[in-house]
Amino acid sequence: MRASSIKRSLGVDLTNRIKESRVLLVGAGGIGCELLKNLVLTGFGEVHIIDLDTIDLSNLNRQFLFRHEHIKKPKALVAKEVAHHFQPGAKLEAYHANIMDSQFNVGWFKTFDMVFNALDNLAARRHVNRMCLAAGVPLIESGTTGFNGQVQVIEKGKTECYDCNPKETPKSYPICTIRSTPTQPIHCIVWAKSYLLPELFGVSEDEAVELDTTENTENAKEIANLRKEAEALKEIRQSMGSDDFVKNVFGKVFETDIKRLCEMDDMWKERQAPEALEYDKLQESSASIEPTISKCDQRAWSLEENLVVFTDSLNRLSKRLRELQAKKSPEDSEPILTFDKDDEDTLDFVTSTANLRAEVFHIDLQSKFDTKQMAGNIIPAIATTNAMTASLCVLQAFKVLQGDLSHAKMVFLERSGPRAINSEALRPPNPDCQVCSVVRAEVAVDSSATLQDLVEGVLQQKLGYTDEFSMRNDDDLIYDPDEQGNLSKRLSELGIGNNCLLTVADDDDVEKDPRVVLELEIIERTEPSTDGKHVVLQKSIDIPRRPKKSILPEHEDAPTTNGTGVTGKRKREGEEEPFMNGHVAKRVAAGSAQNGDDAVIIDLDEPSNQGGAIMIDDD
Ligand SMILES: Nc1ncnc2c1ncn2[C@@H]1O[C@H](COP(=O)(O)OP(=O)(O)OP(=O)(O)O)[C@@H](O)[C@H]1O
Ligand SMILES: [Zn+2]
Repeated sequence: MRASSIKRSLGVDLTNRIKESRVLLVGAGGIGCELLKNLVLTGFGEVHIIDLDTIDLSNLNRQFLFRHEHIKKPKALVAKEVAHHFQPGAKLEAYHANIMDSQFNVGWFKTFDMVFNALDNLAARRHVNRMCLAAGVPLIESGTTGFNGQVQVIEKGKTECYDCNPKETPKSYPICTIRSTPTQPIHCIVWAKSYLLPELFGVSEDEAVELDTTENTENAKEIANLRKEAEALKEIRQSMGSDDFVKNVFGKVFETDIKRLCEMDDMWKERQAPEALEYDKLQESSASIEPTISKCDQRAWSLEENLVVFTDSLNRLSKRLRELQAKKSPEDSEPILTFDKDDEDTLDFVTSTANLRAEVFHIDLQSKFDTKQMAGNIIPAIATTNAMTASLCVLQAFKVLQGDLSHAKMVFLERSGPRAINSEALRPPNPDCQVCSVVRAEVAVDSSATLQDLVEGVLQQKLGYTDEFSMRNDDDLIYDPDEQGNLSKRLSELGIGNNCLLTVADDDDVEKDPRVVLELEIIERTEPSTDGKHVVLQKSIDIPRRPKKSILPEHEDAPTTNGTGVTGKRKREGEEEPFMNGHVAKRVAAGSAQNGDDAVIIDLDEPSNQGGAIMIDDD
């Protein structure tokens, strides 16, 4: 769209504000690529892009800024280079880095007018949410899963933050289902990926998050048996590289262990007992099959084909691990191989192993393609959903830039229901939220300040905390009544420097009216304070007590969201969406902007268009 059309559509004021804005885009993946293009073409003056990843072949179908020749190059840098051609006048900065690194501190966030999240994980989303709240910078949060998308405007003290509503934790499976009684393909896949692969090539099962070992049932004996089995597997691991390795692994997991399981009669009263496989017989019947069968990823392989891929992938992985071990210097930690859906060797191993196990337990076998989806927790990413979500982000950004939060929305994109795009009024912050309903204060510290100076001098003497509180630096606990070892350490030794955020949680009993969470921003001072104190509270503050229960009825049925950021549906089927001011949503006719001055221009400042107009450029 031409600059003149944008000006006529958005008005001079908003166009100028857009031009003067300095914004941060976190993530240059599916949504990020679309969003960067939108930001640049809308005329945002300065865009900083950060992404920790490099480009993978599997990104190319939807991350349209990337081409084949960019594979293995940093996403942020390539995105910047390519997007720059769209608008050579725009100032673009790229960082190939993790947004959670300490260099991107509160002070750095404060330099932006607005932040856009285009991330794919909960931890990074939560981190950016917290940094934006601390820096007082508006955040446009977005996420997609399949056909669903969501955009949320977050502004400190005015709207809900990302953490005001609980989030679903990743799915885990009871260990006995995975290890002894699988009934679905996913159980076999998790077993191959999170149990057998790490036992053979990585770290032991205890560290696998997908295995829930807390189950406390009649299966305790079975768990003890499983631990014994794991010991035996460790011995087999020693034979890696020998001719017998594949046969040993197969014999253990598909013959011996299964026969032992079958002997536990009680387990199979209600279920069909598993059937052990026979290595020699299977090997004979698979003799003519080539390992290249692993390239055929759209159909489920036969049992024999699975054996061939199992053998070949075990050999490939053994060779890789042994090469890493040979190269390792004494100070390096033990090399390991971990599952990556884009690593053919690990994917072949997981597909074939899961299928052999599925055969044993009478479960349907899966193609490599389907296994990849399930093992990688992949919900198909749809380019159109990303594109629409990215454009909704920009429409919401306009409202924020105009300081018109009352017209900003929580926007949902969905395929079911009468309309593709639905919106809801933004909600006020949840007063129980441990992330945004916090009190902030700045403390100035000099280079000799210790944790004790902070704990005793400020928290206890100045602010009246008892002993019952804990302090964290990001997720690391640095102080609580049982963790006093750091008291004599200097703050710098604990990695606490300028603009660091420390969270202080009052752990007193509820009857004692604990305070809300206190967030301390560290300000480094070169000169000691005049009264000789190493840690000084910049301004006196009053820390309110934690509300006993939420006073906002809206939060009673708060939706949960998953790690992708897409919230569970809040509204009921067929229900009209009220807008902020209580009016029922009016659909705004989308103007088809044609070439030249005949273009139908939608003026977003027009009250009738406040619902958010979508302009479709046919060119
Ligand atoms: N902590 C982080 N710092 C910077 N960038 C991050 C961080 N966490 C995730 N990202 C980036 O956010 C982007 C999210 O994009 P997207 O959801 O399309 O995922 P993807 O990894 O590109 O695709 P897929 O997971 O579907 O293969 C990715 O490019 C990822 O590298
Ligand atoms: Zn919150």
